[in-house]
Amino acid sequence: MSELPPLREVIAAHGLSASKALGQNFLFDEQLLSRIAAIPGDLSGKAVLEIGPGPGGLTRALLRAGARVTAIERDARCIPALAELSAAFPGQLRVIEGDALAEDHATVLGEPFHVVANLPYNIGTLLFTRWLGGETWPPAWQSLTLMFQQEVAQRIVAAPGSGAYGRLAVLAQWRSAAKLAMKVHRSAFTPPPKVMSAIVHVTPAEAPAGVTARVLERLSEAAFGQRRKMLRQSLKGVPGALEALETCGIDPQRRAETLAIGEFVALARVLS
Ligand SMILES: C[S@@+](CC[C@H](N)C(=O)[O-])C[C@H]1O[C@@H](n2cnc3c(N)ncnc32)[C@H](O)[C@@H]1O
Repeated sequence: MSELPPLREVIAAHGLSASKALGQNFLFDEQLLSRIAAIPGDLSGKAVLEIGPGPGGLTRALLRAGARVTAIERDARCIPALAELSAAFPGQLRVIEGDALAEDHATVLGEPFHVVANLPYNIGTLLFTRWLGGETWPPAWQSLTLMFQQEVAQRIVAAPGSGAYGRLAVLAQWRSAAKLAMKVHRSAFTPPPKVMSAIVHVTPAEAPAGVTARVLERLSEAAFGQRRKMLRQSLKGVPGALEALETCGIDPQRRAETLAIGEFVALARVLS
């Protein structure tokens, strides 16, 4: 198993020149990849969903950690390279050629799973909002370990009062714990992207009672849609929101970015 060829040889052998359209920035440093695979904790025997395995660098690190990996990859050119990996780790890797946005991950996995992915930037935020949204909680996933552009990672873990605090932070933190697990320098990627990257680790927490995701998302959408405005202005279009501010003792002259997650939750509870 440790006799796998270096990743650069895999790329050369299968002609995997990086495609910009598919958001391909590959990682080759196997030490770095092992550190990423260790972020969720012990994965031995656990089910893992990887989106966009590409030539399989992160995939091998996950397999070496003992995970049972289901990998969804859109680029047909990568499938033969991944088949080699599957042969080297019998029974541990299932590769699905397809679009991760078109798959129902819970159904594909059929059991609780951890998500670990060096995501294509163009679909990263969309997948993230799908995993964190919706009324079904706890979700089918047990943790998310995801590479983002550093600026997006900072928005996910942002605290109130910072310019980065907004809808993504509320979505990621109202019933989950989100932390910045690792910064990754742009030079670690081939080709290097323009910006720095960072890995976010998210675990689900207990959902606050009496709050629907739909109402909470509607509130934060309205509040941060006009983030420079006072809440009495930005929440005008949300029926009952101005009364809810009063019920919760929240000054309507405040702005969205000063509201703690708990205050969004309190407002959503009144409106749910
Ligand atoms: C940033 S690269 C990461 C590759 C590899 N995991 C690594 O770390 O070196 C993103 C990968 O996602 C794949 N991809 C892009 N869009 C996808 C989609 N909609 N569904 C599944 N995979 C996709 C790309 O082909 C590429 O292999």
